[in-house]
Amino acid sequence: MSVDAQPVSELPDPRNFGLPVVAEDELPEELRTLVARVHDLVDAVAHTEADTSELARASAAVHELTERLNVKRRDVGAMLERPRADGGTDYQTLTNVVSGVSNPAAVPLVLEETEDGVRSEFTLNGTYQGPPGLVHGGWIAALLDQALGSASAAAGMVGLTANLDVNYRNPTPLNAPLEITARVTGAERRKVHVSGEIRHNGEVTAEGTAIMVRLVAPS
Ligand SMILES: CCCCCCCCCCCCCC(=O)SCCNC(=O)CCNC(=O)[C@H](O)C(C)(C)COP(=O)(O)OP(=O)(O)OC[C@H]1O[C@@H](n2cnc3c(N)ncnc32)[C@H](O)[C@@H]1OP(=O)(O)O
Repeated sequence: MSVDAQPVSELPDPRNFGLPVVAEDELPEELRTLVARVHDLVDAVAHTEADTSELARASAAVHELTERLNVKRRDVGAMLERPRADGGTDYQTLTNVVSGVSNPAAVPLVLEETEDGVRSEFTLNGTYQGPPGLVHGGWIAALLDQALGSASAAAGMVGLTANLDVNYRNPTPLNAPLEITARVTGAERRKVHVSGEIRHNGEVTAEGTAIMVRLVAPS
């Protein structure tokens, strides 16, 4: 594969795309705790067999809480800015549904940079169920998409997914340790070719390849 695109050393500043930016140290610890508790709440709601009076009380409490939190809302598309170990700056979508630190629906997938790309270990609870006991195939694709996009971004080439191919090799279990890895395999002009896998106990359950098309900052 030809490699004729030069990775840029710095990620583009989201402000140049008109996006609001929140510094990591400005994100309250209380928000992180709330996100983790609501993440557990979703799983509890999905599986509860509590009696009807308990369900009615919980429903009223959640409704009241939603009204209180909606009093002040962040803009859609806010980006989290955090320093990288190499001295650069990393940007992530705050409410990204796979990895956003303020999104209780997120896994959350915390991807670390490796020598050749990105990697994470994670476990999916019953909220992510498709077939009984197994992870939903759409979520598997979403996890791969995120890891593949992050591998491209980690190589200094932030882009949007133009094409994603997923092969489901084995069932991916819920409530079990999983590993995801992804890397750039080539680049030509604005196209970045990436590949990645999800493993359980070392065995590949799903693998994906994608073409990310690099973003061009507005002039
Ligand atoms: C700001 C900082 C952000 C930091 C975030 C970091 C984390 C990121 C993690 C994110 C993770 C989550 C990720 C998500 O969830 S991304 C969300 C899902 N993806 C989208 O919404 C993308 C929608 N599509 C588009 O916007 C446009 O179509 C894009 C931008 C992709 C290209 O339209 P554009 O007009 O700009 O480009 P072009 O037409 O000049 O083409 C350029 C080149 O690309 C080739 N091509 C185009 N389409 C395809 C295709 N389908 N298959 C194969 N190749 C394709 C084309 O042939 C040409 O190649 P060549 O002629 O040079 O050979």
